[in-house]
Order: sequence, then C-alpha cells, then structure tokens
Amino acid sequence: METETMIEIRHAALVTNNDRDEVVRDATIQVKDGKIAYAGPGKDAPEFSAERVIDAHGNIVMPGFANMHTHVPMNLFRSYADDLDLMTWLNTRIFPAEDKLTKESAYWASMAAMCELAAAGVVAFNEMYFFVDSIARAARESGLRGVLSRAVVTPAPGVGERMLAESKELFEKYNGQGRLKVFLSPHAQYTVNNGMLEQIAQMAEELGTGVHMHVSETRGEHETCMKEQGMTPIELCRKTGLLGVPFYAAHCVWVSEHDMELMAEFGATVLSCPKSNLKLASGIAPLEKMMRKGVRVTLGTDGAASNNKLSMWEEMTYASFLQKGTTYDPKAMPAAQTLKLATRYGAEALGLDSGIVEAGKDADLVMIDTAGIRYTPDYDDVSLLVYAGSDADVCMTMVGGDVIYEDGKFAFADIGEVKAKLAEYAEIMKKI
Ligand SMILES: N[C@@H](CCSC[C@H]1O[C@@H](n2cnc3c(=O)[nH]cnc32)[C@H](O)[C@@H]1O)C(=O)O
Ligand SMILES: [Zn+2]
Repeated sequence: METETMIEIRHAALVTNNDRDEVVRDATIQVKDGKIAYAGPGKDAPEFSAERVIDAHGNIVMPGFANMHTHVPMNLFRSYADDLDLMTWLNTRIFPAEDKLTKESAYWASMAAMCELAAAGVVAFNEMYFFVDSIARAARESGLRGVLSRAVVTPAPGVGERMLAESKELFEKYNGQGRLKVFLSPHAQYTVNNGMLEQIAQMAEELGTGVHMHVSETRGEHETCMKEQGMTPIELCRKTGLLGVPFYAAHCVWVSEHDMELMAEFGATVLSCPKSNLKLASGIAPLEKMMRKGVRVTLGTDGAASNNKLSMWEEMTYASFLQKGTTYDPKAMPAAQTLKLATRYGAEALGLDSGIVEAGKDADLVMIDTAGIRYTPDYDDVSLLVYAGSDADVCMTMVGGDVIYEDGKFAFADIGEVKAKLAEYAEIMKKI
C-alpha cells in the first residue's frame, strides 16, 4: 500500500460530527503519522510540509462509518437465498452453503466485502463468523479496522468448548495487532446453551474483552426463550453474566421495557440492522425508545445474504425513517443524530479514537464528491449526507492516515481478480 505520512486536504466542507455538529466551510485537514494534526478553517491552518495536497474543492470530508454488525465472508452468498424468514433462511439455505466454505473462499469473499466497505466509506467493522484467519488476512491487507469474533455454537457436547478454545487462541493471535481487535461471540440464545453463555462471560472477563451476540432478533426467539427459560434473551444475558462485560447485542428487535432498562444500566451497545430485520421480516427495533432510556445505539448492515448491500448510507435512511414512521414523530432520529449512530457512536463503542474530525484523533476519514446533482443546492451538509447521500458519492476513504480507496481504485486489491474468484467459488455453491 502506498502511504504518505503527511497529507493536507484543502477547501473542504468539513462535517466535524462534534457535540456542536459544527460544519466548517473552506476547511483544511492536516494528517500526520495517522492522526489529524489540524482540522478547521483553512485561513487559520498552520504551516505544513505536506507530501501530498488534496484539493477537495468543496467536497465534504466527514468521519468514516463504523459498520457494527457484519459477516464478511457472506459476500459469497449475496442473492443466494432471498425472501425467507430467518430460521428457514439459516437452516435450509445458509448453513448447508456454509458447510462448503473453505479457507480460500472465505478469504476471497472477505476481500470482496473489504472492497464494498471501503468504497462506501466504512473505516471499521465489527465482525462475527468463522474462518477468522481468512477474515483477519483480508482485513489486514485492506487496512480497515476490524473487530473479529469466532461465533460459538453448541449443537453437540464438546463442540462449543472447542470453538471457545479457538476464540481464545484468536484473541492471543490478533487482539491489538495492527488495526485488529478480538471479541468473543456466542452466536445466539437459540444456538448456545446457558452453560456456554456463562463460560463465555467468564472468559471475556478474564481476557478483558467484549462479547458480540445476536439477541432478540425474531418474535420466535423471544417467545421460545420466554417459554423455555422463563425470561427474555436479555434477562438471560444478565443471569449468565454477559451484561457484566462490554456487551454488543445485534438486532434487539423484540425487546421489553425491562430489557431496555437493563441494557442502559449495564451499558450494553445495540447493533441495529434495520434493513436485514425488514428483509427477513423480523420486525422493527424500537431505537427511539431505547435511546430515550439511555441505551447506546449503533448501526450495522449484517451480512450480504440478508441485506443485500453493505451500505451504511442505506442503514441511516432506513433507521431514521422507520423511527419517524413508527413513532409518528418527524423529529425522531434527526439527520445529525443518525450520522452519529452510523459513525461516532460505533467508533466509541469499539474503543476507537475516531468518529469526530478534530486534532488529535485518528485520521479515519472519508471524502464525499459533491459534484452530483443531488448536492445542489447546499443548505445543510449533514442533511444532504444522511437523507440524499449514497455509496457512489464516496471518492476517498482514509484509515489511520492511509488512503485505502480513491476514485474507484483500491490500494489493496485488484477488483477484477476478486470478482473472478467469487464467480469461481459460486459455482460450488450452485451445486448444493
Ligand atoms: N456454524 C458456524 C458458526 C457460526 S458463524 C455465524 C453465523 O451467523 C449466521 N448469521 C448471519 N446473519 C444472521 C442473523 O441475522 N441472525 C442469526 N444468524 C445469522 C451466519 O450464517 C453464520 O452461520 C461453525 O460451524 O463454526
Ligand atoms: Zn448477523
């Protein structure tokens, strides 16, 4: 990867994403050693001996997205199984296809996802899957920040223990290496027994790491858990100790008032995937209510087989509009708050030092090309981004000061090769 240590971006419209939601016109952003050295009015910028100057000529610079729930190798399964509910989708189509995955195919599918994420302005992703070595390899090559986790399931005695041991090895191998971190991951309440949930909570406590889990995704999950365990999945997470460690709960569509209070009390993070929840007909998560109760809410896409795009732009639109539409309150999830859910709140939840564009932060930035007709006229840049923006507008993605994507080109991948590999592996899936 070609890297310059000192880059200066001039004449940008800077969406800082700070507490005051400041937008700075004709801004200069100076990047040195992976960090933002200066971000503010161009006229006040200090002298800077840049190795590269980017003339942003009015383009928007904003913090990159944190995609908080992904299964990146599932890029191989896009359009493979549509129009099914979660359980039918998993049991009849996805699990059999996953049996045919290999280290190599999982790597190339992850590479495809890295390209899709980088080109759409994502700087960090929070991942749950298996073939974690393949994912780590793709993530490292891409330069994206990745929080990886090995999903644990307990279909038969001994299986979960083996997967948990593997999770610990992965933690030792990758956590804190470069831009990678490692969490633990019970797949879901309906695939993991209570004893294993307790073991995972204990190990997370010992390792000092987080836990990423699918929680209360469907009505069936909620009802079965109530019937069999006499409590909700979130209440079970408290009972087994999972809420006592940094806890990252994907979906949370079927949550009770008490669940929301528990999540607020324990500081859990909700990873909402509004599009995936709609496509699998799981429902709509009550984000507005959760936020009013003090729960930290962030956004993710889920995998390419249930979305079917890894677009944080679309998640922002769906998240905001669904809350407005279901609460009958147009003030619900306004643009600036929605942008924070998709960027800063995720970065903060993952312990990253980005999500705001200001001096001292890591330079995890994206540049938005404002030449398109949708950016004219320009009354409000944040509104334009959230309500009118899209993947295609991203013209540059920078992580830790490294430009990993620019004007259709990837610093880390030959897109033709990635596409050819996926086409080849798809032939195997077609035979199932
Ligand atoms: N069965 C694997 C471990 C599971 S990886 C994570 C799993 O989550 C599945 N998955 C993807 N999206 C969702 C979702 O929205 N809800 C529940 N599971 C999902 C995905 O297909 C994958 O099987 C093994 O043998 O090691
Ligand atoms: Zn998922």
